[in-house]
Amino acid sequence: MEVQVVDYRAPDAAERFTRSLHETGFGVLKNHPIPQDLVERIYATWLDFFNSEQKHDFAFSKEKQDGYFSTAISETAKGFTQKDIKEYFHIYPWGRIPEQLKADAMDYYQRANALAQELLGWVERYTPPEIAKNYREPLSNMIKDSTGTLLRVLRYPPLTGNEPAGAVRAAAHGDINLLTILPAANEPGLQIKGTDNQWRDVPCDFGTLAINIGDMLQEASQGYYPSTLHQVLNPVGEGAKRSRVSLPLFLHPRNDVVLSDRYTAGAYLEERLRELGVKS
Ligand SMILES: O=C(O)CCC(=O)C(=O)O
Ligand SMILES: [Fe+2]
Repeated sequence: MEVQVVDYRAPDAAERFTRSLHETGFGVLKNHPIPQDLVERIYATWLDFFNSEQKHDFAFSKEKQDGYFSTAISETAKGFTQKDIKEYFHIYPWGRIPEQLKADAMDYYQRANALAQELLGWVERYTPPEIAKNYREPLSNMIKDSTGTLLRVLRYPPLTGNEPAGAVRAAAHGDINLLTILPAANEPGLQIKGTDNQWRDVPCDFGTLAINIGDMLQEASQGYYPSTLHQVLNPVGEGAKRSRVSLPLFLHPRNDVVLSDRYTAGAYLEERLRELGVKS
């Protein structure tokens, strides 16, 4: 099955959307409640920030994981040796953020969080009972009052032609968290790996939202909802001269949430961050 583009307000939206998540790990929503002018303002104002020197005043904290991650320290996907060609900023409600960017970022954070709670309700409702009985608490509850949910503003810089061989904007990876909400970026490039091992573009009409399952929900649903590998390739031609900005919100459960017999959310996250090389 291909990733479905679902009208959020259609009567069968929940059923179609969760089937897409089950079969591909991704679903795309149109006609959704996140204001597009807010998303576009965030893209524009953060691009200015990444183009300024102010970003260096917010160098990331290894302990807290908030702040600005430069291209020199950006993450290396599991199983890869080259760092991704990207810089990004991690926003938490308790973390550091440039004052002029705070109001829009927090507005978006809250709206996307509320939508995620609703979507997790859909996901739970359409989980087969034999799987749902293993959820230790309602999925929407797992992210309530979480201090771990993270808004990442990503900027993939224009390519110079001097990138290390094999380095890409975002090497193939699965997201660590429960669920990710990702507005269509200002430039194309996001692909997912199908069960046939072929890479496919994710539908990315400007104004839509892609939602994907993370490893923690795959773990909690015993694989019923798959965490699908995705990547952002380097553009060629004119696109290579432009920045790409994207804005994933990674919904994280509270640390004490039990995902499965093997893992709490907190233990799972520690293990994964160490593998990414951003935590010691
Ligand atoms: O930039 C994108 O479109 C995807 C980013 C992503 O997958 C991530 O940061 O985990
Ligand atoms: Fe991702």
